[in-house]
Amino acid sequence: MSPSTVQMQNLNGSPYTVSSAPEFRQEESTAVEEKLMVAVRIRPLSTNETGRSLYVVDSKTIVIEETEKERDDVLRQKRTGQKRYAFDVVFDEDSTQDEVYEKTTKSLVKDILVGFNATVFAYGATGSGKTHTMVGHGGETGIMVRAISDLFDIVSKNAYRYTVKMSYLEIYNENIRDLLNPASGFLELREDTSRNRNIQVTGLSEVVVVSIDEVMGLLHQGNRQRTVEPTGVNKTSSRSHALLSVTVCKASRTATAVRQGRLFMIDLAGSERASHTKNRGKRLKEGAHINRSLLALGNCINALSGGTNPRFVNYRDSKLTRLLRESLSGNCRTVMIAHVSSAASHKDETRNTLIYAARASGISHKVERNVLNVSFQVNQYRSVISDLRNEISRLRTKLDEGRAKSSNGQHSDTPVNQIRDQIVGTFREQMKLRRKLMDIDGHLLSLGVEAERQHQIISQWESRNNRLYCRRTSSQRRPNTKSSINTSNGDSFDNDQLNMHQAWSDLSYIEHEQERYVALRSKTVSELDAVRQQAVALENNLPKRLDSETERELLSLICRVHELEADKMALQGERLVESYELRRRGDLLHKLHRQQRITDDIITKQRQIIEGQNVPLPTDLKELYRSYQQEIHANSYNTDVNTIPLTSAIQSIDKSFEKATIDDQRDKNGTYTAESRVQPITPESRLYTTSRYLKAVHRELWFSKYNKIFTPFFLFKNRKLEYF
Ligand SMILES: Nc1ncnc2c1ncn2[C@@H]1O[C@H](COP(=O)(O)OP(=O)(O)OP(=O)(O)O)[C@@H](O)[C@H]1O
Repeated sequence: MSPSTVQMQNLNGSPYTVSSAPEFRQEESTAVEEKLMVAVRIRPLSTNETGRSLYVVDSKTIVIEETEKERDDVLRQKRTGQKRYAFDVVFDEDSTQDEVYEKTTKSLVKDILVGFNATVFAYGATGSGKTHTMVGHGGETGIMVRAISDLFDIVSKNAYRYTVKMSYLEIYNENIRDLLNPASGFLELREDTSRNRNIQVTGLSEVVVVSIDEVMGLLHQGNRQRTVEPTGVNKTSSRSHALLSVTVCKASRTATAVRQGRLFMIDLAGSERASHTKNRGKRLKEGAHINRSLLALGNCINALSGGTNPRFVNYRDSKLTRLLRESLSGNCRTVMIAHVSSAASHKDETRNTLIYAARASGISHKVERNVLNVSFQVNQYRSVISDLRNEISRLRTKLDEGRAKSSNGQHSDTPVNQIRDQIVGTFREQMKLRRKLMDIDGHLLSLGVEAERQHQIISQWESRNNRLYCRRTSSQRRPNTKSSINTSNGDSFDNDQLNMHQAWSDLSYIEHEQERYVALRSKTVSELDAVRQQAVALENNLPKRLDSETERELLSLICRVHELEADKMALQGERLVESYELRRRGDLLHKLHRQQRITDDIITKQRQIIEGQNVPLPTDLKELYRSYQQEIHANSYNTDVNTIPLTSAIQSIDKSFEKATIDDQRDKNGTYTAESRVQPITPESRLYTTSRYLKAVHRELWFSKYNKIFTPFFLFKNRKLEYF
């Protein structure tokens, strides 16, 4: 299933689209060629099955007894009577649900959290155990529940903000139904020509979920809706393909991009032979549809694995293959779990499944992370919301016309209006709380910027007064800065002291405000969660309270619009944070440039002194320099500069730089003398210095190669441009 299926109707910025559309950028060059992973699971024999045709050799290999036709094939050279197949992993009859999950899907959950798309699908003949693996039976939970529960487990322990959304659909007799909102009827597939022909399911509901309990509720609700009927082979045979999708958006408070990953978990209907299943009438028709779509899937697998013409893969033959396109050949990590029975009576089906699975092993495609830009997403929201609003006004007109005919327009107190008012009420409340959250975030950011400004005032004062500044909160304020206010200049404060004193008191107020707003924020987040739950409960009750299809459609669309409005606002909040972050970084850069200028002046003066007076370099500095040289030779000569062990380089640079420039300018208390005005080495200036130093070291390597004498960069200020 294409990842876009999930997102498109809501965000219009599906993960499918994400991976390929130009609006999205790749974070790093992470596209890698990956093979589709194929696992085979053998279900235990049932009580009425006797005789085996399949044997497990080891954790990767199985053998199946040959058919009579194969045995009679005179061209076959090795007549062992058995055919051997190797896969990524083979699960025997005794394998547990946990083992299957751990070895096939667990790693995919981690992948989607860092922005990859992934699919796991169960394939096999009817009754071979697909639903057992994917959904589970009785207490034995399947992959779907395990994956989502793992996902929430990781998300709850993580500091990032995640949004988790799920959708669940079935393809029954070539019709797509929303299992979370069956009232929406059959849904259409739409090919988005503007976006690399991605496939979308129009009107598929996608629910934002906040807890595993909520997910379990939705899963059960969806599974109850799924078409399951007894057949001659399986008492609970799934008559449809079920596609569960979980999308995770990870937005960091400061980043300009959002990572989005999507996991599809698919329980395919099983292929069936009428002679085996003894299906008639409706069941027979269902079986024909299932077989047709599985045949189309088999053809795609065949083509993709290079079996036939590798250049053309026909996805158009069924809805299943159109939806699975991305999973089979696009930006997606895919795992196929082929299910077979070892019973001799199922030998033909087992053999066919193994042939399919072996072909699928040959499929590989490029996989990369999805990183999407927040601004782009906001625009996408806008356009989807506007489409939905048009749809709502069309439905409203239709509903009003219908009522006018039947009841002369007396409809002000109809249930639909009451429910709509309730729904709109909860969404208004959500919007109010979201707005409040945005205000709080904005305020917290301004407080952060303001605190930074006060720290700068204090650090400048301290450096002017020969103190080494280290960042403190107002409660850790240096005691003597309080007392120094009225001692240095007789009985009157000078302006400088007043400013510094004011800065400390402002900082204390800011920190107090920050604490207050952080508490307010967490309270608002809890309130928002409660209102969101209320809205979900109302939405879930819709089908019970309304009997007209159009009314239900109208109200569910109204819900969608409001949900999207709310999501859009959340993204706008993200943009706000982004712009504050840019401002903060701008300020930091400004500060670093100022420090760089001062450092450059110091270096120039020292060079003049050293050159003018022929001052020899201190031994420890020479020693340090020599050990660097060796280290760099050992680690990075002819390699990338980034591989130089930075930590030790930085430490040594700190020492040598500090010593060479300011050692002799400290008084006996260790503070710097007024003349030196040296800015202490900050992490930023240290990094800047380091990068210059490392470049210099590379120059030095060049010098030593050609027997020239090299001197560290800070002795060559006048040649700086030439060197760096
Ligand atoms: N690994 C297993 N361990 C125990 N029981 C299993 C296992 N696999 C399947 N079964 C049992 O076999 C029966 C058929 O399994 P299941 O319904 O999962 O098959 P299926 O492939 O989904 O069939 P269909 O395609 O008809 O829906 C069920 O009663 C199920 O409990």
